[in-house]
Amino acid sequence: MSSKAQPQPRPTTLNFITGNANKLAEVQAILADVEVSVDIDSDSGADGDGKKGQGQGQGQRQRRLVLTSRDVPAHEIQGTIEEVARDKCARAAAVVGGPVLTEDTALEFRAYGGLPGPYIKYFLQALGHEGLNNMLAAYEDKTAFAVCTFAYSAGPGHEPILFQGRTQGRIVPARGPGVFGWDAVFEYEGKTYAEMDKTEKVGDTTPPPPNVAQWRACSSPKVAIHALVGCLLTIVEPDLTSRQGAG
Ligand SMILES: O=c1[nH]c(=O)c2ncn([C@@H]3O[C@H](COP(=O)(O)OP(=O)(O)OP(=O)(O)O)[C@@H](O)[C@H]3O)c2[nH]1
Ligand SMILES: [Mg+2]
Repeated sequence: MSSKAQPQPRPTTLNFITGNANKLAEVQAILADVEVSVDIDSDSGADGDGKKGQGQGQGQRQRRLVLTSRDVPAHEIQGTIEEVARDKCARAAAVVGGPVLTEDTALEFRAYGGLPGPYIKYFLQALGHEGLNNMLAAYEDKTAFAVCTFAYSAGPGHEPILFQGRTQGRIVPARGPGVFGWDAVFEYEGKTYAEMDKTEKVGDTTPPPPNVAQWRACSSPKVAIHALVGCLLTIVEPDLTSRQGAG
């Protein structure tokens, strides 16, 4: 794993690689209104239409980022959340041959030292909602962390950069429609994710913190993805490619 800085091309399209329709719907909902002010070619003064940034000063204009989606089925490796996320993103970039966005959702139980973590999908498939509750029956501590890790690679050979949202909640007997994964058993501030509408679930609307280091361990998935998009649309600083573990 190289920490060597690489220049990152600025994308206009986010190719979101996922086989999970619910995940795609949530990211689409979060990004529906993305319109980020971008400093385009401040040296040449030209924007994509070949015109000067008329009346907008310094070549500033609004640019909409296009979200596309594609499923690239692949085995996910074993490892930490970050290792799994990096590997999936790098392999997707290699298959697609261009820039990709991926996301990994983990569910950590504090009583289990962070497990099931990135393996929650397999625990959920094998045990269901009731089984997840039963796992914690012997423990007072029902604390769980929903961790969503977005990874972006500019293309084959470009080391993925990660943005992470982490939400503390607890595991409860299922409440609300059991449509999406473990939503019905993860309670945050008195409601399970399944009892919330999408807007409420994906988090607050606080703009991303201006400090890049803070972006990488944000409080909610929404802040994390907005931070990622903001980063892509403005500058992707080379030193972002050398990441320390997030939590
Ligand atoms: O209740 C939920 N609320 C969520 O917000 C959420 N996000 C993901 N999941 C589930 O957790 C596992 C993650 O695994 P995962 O990140 O590898 O996703 P995936 O394999 O389904 O799709 P992808 O890897 O093709 O993108 C899968 O079982 C997902 O269904 C969620 N469940
Ligand atoms: Mg997966």
